[in-house]
Amino acid sequence: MLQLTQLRKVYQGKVVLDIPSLLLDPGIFWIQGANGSGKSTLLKIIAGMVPFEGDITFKGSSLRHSPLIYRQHIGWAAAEPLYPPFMTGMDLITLYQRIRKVPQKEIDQLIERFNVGNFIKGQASAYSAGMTKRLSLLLAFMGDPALIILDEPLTTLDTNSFTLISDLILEAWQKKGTSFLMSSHQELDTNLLNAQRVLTVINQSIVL
Ligand SMILES: Nc1ncnc2c1ncn2[C@@H]1O[C@H](COP(=O)(O)OP(=O)(O)OP(=O)(O)O)[C@@H](O)[C@H]1O
Repeated sequence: MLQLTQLRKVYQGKVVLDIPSLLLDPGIFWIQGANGSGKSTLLKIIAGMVPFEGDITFKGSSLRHSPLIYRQHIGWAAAEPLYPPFMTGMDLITLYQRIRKVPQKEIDQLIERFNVGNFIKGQASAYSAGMTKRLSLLLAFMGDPALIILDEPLTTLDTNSFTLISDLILEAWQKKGTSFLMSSHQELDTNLLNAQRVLTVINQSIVL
């Protein structure tokens, strides 16, 4: 499904990641590793957010050679999402809806599941950290991407939302075969823990 080839990332002369080859089948993957080991960097690279050396292919499309097709398959939520303060959540949803051609019914369901209906029409500048987080997770799920990348999906969420996110992830995997790549310093829900596989970032590389 996801293939990394000769992937390297260097920040200011320091090699952060050096992964000769990695092939992942569909599934739910949890990336572990010490602070500063490169988890966020790896997720951002696979999400197509930061430049890198080497190549990544997903379902046969190369991020380097067919970036638009590659990105159509991917949903992404950053650890600390930030949106233009003057935009409303609904503006962002509408933008994603147009780009990803998402049916209105799916949007309505996501707004209800992520429980964002009570604030989504207000400007992003007035959102709390948890509200911004829930919006970012909703956007990552829009359009049924085949791979959803979530960096620290549970930070700033209340404990009720932990279960909600775990349920949504398991449901998407079981019903649609959606794959997930996630990092989390928090304990995941037990059901999700049983379903996931662990990748460890260590010595600039990945151990399965
Ligand atoms: N924009 C940047 N410029 C320079 N160095 C960076 C940048 N982003 C990350 N790094 C460095 O890359 C390394 C990996 O950082 P990264 O954020 O990927 O780690 P992490 O495993 O996600 O850490 P944590 O568990 O603390 O969130 C660190 O040494 C960090 O200082």
